[in-house]
Amino acid sequence: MGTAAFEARLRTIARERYHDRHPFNVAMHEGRLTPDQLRRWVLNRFHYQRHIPIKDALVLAKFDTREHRRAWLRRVQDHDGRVEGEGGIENWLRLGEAVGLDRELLLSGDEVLPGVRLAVEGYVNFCRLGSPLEAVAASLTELSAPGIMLTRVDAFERHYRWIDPAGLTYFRNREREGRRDSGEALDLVLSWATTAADQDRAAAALSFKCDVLWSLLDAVAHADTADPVTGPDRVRWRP
Ligand SMILES: O=C(O)c1cc(C(=O)O)c2c(n1)C(=O)C(=O)c1cc(C(=O)O)[nH]c1-2
Repeated sequence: MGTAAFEARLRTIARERYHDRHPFNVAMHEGRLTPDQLRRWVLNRFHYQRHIPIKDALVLAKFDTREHRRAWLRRVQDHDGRVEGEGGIENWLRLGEAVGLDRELLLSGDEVLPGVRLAVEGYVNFCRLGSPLEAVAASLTELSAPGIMLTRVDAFERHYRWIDPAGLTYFRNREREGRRDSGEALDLVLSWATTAADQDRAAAALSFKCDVLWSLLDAVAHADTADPVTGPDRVRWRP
């Protein structure tokens, strides 16, 4: 497959299988979530966020050139910050506070759903064990992330006015960072995957990552549905 056709294939996966189409995300952006549902999403998504720099440190260690390591190191710094009080994780903790969740609760990891733990562990291990090409290709869901960030800021400001807009800094910053990161990752994948087998592996990695994000939302969406075993007035077991 030529480069242009391969890029189109990747973009189609990142668009058509992206979690912005998940019913829970659609409900969130349409303003249909209760405060408790929104808090549950923030708490569980924090579990994903805090593992991104761990995942990126594992990816970084696979690169054998200074240039690639230097570029990827910036991702770790974007999330962890260069000094205390900065960075994406700190901004996500502030989002938590804006929706009424103590940072101690988020940092404790208590109340993270089992399915979310598995999805996040699956992504980290995929990058830990896979080739550099697969690990970088898996990050290409971010081709669709800038769009979802803009929609989300707009939706939160419109539908969830009880949330302090200052808490949305994470999403505002991520729009720019996601655009840059996905552009860099795409350049690497297009230059590395020149055989049909490598292109297939990259496409499979990206599909897998779409499944990770989708599974995470499945777990969050179904956490408060009636339990088919114990009856409609009982909620499922939660840790
Ligand atoms: O809120 C979202 O919809 C969303 C999606 C994604 C993504 O597409 O993987 C990421 C993020 N946010 C994000 O904030 C982030 O830092 C991030 C890093 C990565 C990655 O795979 O390296 N994806 C994403």
